[in-house]
Amino acid sequence: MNPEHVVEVAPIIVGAALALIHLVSLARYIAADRETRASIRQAFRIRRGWTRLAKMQGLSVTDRTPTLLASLTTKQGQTPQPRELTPTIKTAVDRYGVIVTTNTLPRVGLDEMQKAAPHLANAWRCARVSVTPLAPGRLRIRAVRSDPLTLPTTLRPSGQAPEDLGSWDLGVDEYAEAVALRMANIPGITVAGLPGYGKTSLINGLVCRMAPSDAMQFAVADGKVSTADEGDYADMVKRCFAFVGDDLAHANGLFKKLVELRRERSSNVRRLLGVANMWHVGPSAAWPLVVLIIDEAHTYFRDYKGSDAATKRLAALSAENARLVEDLVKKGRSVGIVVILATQKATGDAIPTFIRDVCPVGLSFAQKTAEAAVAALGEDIRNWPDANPINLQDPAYVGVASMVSQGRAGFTRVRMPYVADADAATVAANTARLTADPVELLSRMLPGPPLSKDATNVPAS
Ligand SMILES: Nc1ncnc2c1ncn2[C@@H]1O[C@H](COP(=O)(O)OP(=O)(O)OP(=O)(O)O)[C@@H](O)[C@H]1O
Repeated sequence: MNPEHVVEVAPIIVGAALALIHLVSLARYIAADRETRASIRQAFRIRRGWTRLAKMQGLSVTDRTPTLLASLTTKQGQTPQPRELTPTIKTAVDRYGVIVTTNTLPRVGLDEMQKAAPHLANAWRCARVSVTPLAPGRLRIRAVRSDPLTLPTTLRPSGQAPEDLGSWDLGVDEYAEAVALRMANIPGITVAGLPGYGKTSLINGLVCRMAPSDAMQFAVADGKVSTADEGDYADMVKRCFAFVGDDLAHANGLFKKLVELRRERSSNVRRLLGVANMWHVGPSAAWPLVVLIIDEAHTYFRDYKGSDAATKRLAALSAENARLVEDLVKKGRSVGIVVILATQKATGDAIPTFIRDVCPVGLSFAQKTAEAAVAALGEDIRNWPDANPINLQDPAYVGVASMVSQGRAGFTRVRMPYVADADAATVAANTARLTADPVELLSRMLPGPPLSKDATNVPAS
């Protein structure tokens, strides 16, 4: 091919390549859902208007030093023009909006971008824009068109065991970023919120996602019902090695059994797992992560007042229940026992403060008063008014909770996906064969006679 030929065919090749790129983009656009298509159009507008907008927002710098090329090409007697530089951008989309990646410039960095974020949100017609560092010299700008917290989502459990049992997917935050709950080395979680805002759904959803793993075992104490076939956990009960209702003595039996398990695990963890902390090797079928769910937790810790024999008995059981659960929360972490306590108001009368205050993770759905929000999330929530769960009192926020951010200051609001009861029931039924009593599992690993099992209301399979 001679040079003339190259000149002739080059535009055809470039044109064909461009047409192909446009065709692929068009096919992607057609295949996308309605919201993603809106995001694609928005990303196009952002790219097209960026240079102009960046200059108007002061996100540009003037470079007065001529480049080598400018020095060589400028005519004699003339001085090279200074260049106005703006950060370059790349965009990606999802159904919530656009993710812009950009570079920093001298004097245009994270602070400047964060200050400009509300103006970028206005210019891009977005509900929110956040700027976070991505790598040295690189930033990530997240622009969401509508508030992801008010867009209900649904999860259909895959039925597959998650790869990492130390991290539970919760949902998305106000920027539609995925939020995970770090479970490894967490001894206790409190879940609070007004009735009907999603506490039980959240727990059911978590159980559904973890149930396909044989390295997870669940026990439930539900203070709202008397028997396993009533209430919110009736479908999940097949996947629980123990279930108790509102009977304090039954709950006492279950908590005692788990404290005994905690003791046996603590004294044997080094010998059987070769480590002092189970999380160094992770949960397994033989040594599963034991999740104790205590729903309507106030039922079990109520302060009974009265001098008659029946009330005294209940008061003694209640006090002992609190002591036993305190043992699990304070000492269960390293041997793979985690307690989830759900109640409407996480005040000291519902969950004793000596238990509540050692639970490192707190989640709160809508709350009625500032005091209830503080009880659920700690004093610091007063410094973060945007995240305060008293602002979640709206039907649009059913399924939205505020939680202490793990690994950084402040709080994160999370929209949890809804798991339909029928899907939860299917997962429980399909994974029921994986249910095993962790006391028996430990017995099998130990020489000698089996460990004693306290009688609990274990559901019939
Ligand atoms: N993540 C969610 N997304 C959308 N809707 C939800 C979500 N979670 C719960 N809901 C709706 O709210 C209803 C009540 O939820 P749930 O039973 O979990 O509330 P709760 O806080 O446990 O109430 P209670 O304290 O009375 O037990 C559900 O039946 C469902 O219709």
